[in-house]
Amino acid sequence: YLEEENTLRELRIFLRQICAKLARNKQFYMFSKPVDVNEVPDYLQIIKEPMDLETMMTKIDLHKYTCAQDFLNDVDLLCKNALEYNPDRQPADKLIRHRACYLRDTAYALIKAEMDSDFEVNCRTIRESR
Ligand SMILES: Cc1noc(C)c1-c1cc(NS(=O)(=O)c2ccccc2)cc(C(=O)O)c1
Repeated sequence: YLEEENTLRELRIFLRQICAKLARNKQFYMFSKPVDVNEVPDYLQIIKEPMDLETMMTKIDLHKYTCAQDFLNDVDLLCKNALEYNPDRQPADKLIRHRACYLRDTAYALIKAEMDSDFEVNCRTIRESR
């Protein structure tokens, strides 16, 4: 009802700020848009559920996230995809794995630092009730 809608609106505003902050970081540029299958032809044979920051921003607008953990689950998916597709010891793979882990840790730290913990509890309650 109305109060729940106000809470979820506040969550979306908050998540947009987090998502925009991550997308502004030049180190996360390759995570800012879907992997281009023209550039990386075998990507979809290996990664069954792609994820990127632009897609996550769209999901916010589509009301796909009802709590911060839903959003962080997509951050985890984005990171797991990068680790799975780039597993080798060569420098290019190591760099993208490092940046994926850095993005994940930054997202968790930003949300923990800037989100009121009982706000998240409230969001989880709304999620369970739906
Ligand atoms: C992400 C990702 N996961 O596996 C790989 C491999 C990458 C990845 C993909 C690309 N090229 S891309 O055309 O798909 C693209 C460019 C700009 C933003 C988003 C995607 C470049 C790089 C890079 O390190 O520069 C990395």
